[in-house]
Amino acid sequence: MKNETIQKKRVEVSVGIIENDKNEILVCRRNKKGDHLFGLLEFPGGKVEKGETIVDCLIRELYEEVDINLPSSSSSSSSSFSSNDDSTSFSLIKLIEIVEFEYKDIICNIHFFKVNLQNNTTQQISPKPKEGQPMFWIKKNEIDYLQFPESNKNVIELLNQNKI
Ligand SMILES: Nc1nc2c([nH]c(=O)n2[C@H]2C[C@H](O)[C@@H](COP(=O)(O)OP(=O)(O)OP(=O)(O)O)O2)c(=O)[nH]1
Repeated sequence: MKNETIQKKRVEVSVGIIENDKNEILVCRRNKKGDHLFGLLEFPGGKVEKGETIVDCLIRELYEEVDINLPSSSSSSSSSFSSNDDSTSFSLIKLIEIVEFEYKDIICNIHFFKVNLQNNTTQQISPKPKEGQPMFWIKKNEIDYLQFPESNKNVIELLNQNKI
């Protein structure tokens, strides 16, 4: 008998760990029907689209989901940004870590970025949920009481220890 292995689809994902000037972190609840992670909390973000860099994706997703409009200068500098770099030339955004995580149907390569709104002096940024999702600001030292996908475990620990 032929030994068939079903190749899981691989997706690149960018997410933003957004911190405000009260040292709180923005989290949303996944509420789309049929979602494999329905009900869990997450950091805003999503899948990289064709032709996009991971930073372009982060900027697009943050705008689409929580109305964060990061300056487009980050987008142009992102063309040379590779997933091995540990920072961008854009001071508000920093790549923290990349986690490969295998779900039932897909393998996600998740790029966790820290987005420090408290470093932002150029404009007022006030996130709002744009997709009807519940959205909360959570104290860093309370974040590990909440339920996130397993793939977020390490960054949650880093946040909880105030290391990022
Ligand atoms: N946004 C986000 N996704 C996460 C986190 N942790 C984690 O494992 N993921 C996974 C869940 C999903 O399989 C994948 C992101 O996909 P998504 O469904 O949010 O992407 P999307 O916004 O492009 O949505 P869609 O168009 O496919 O519905 O990454 C997280 O903290 N935030």
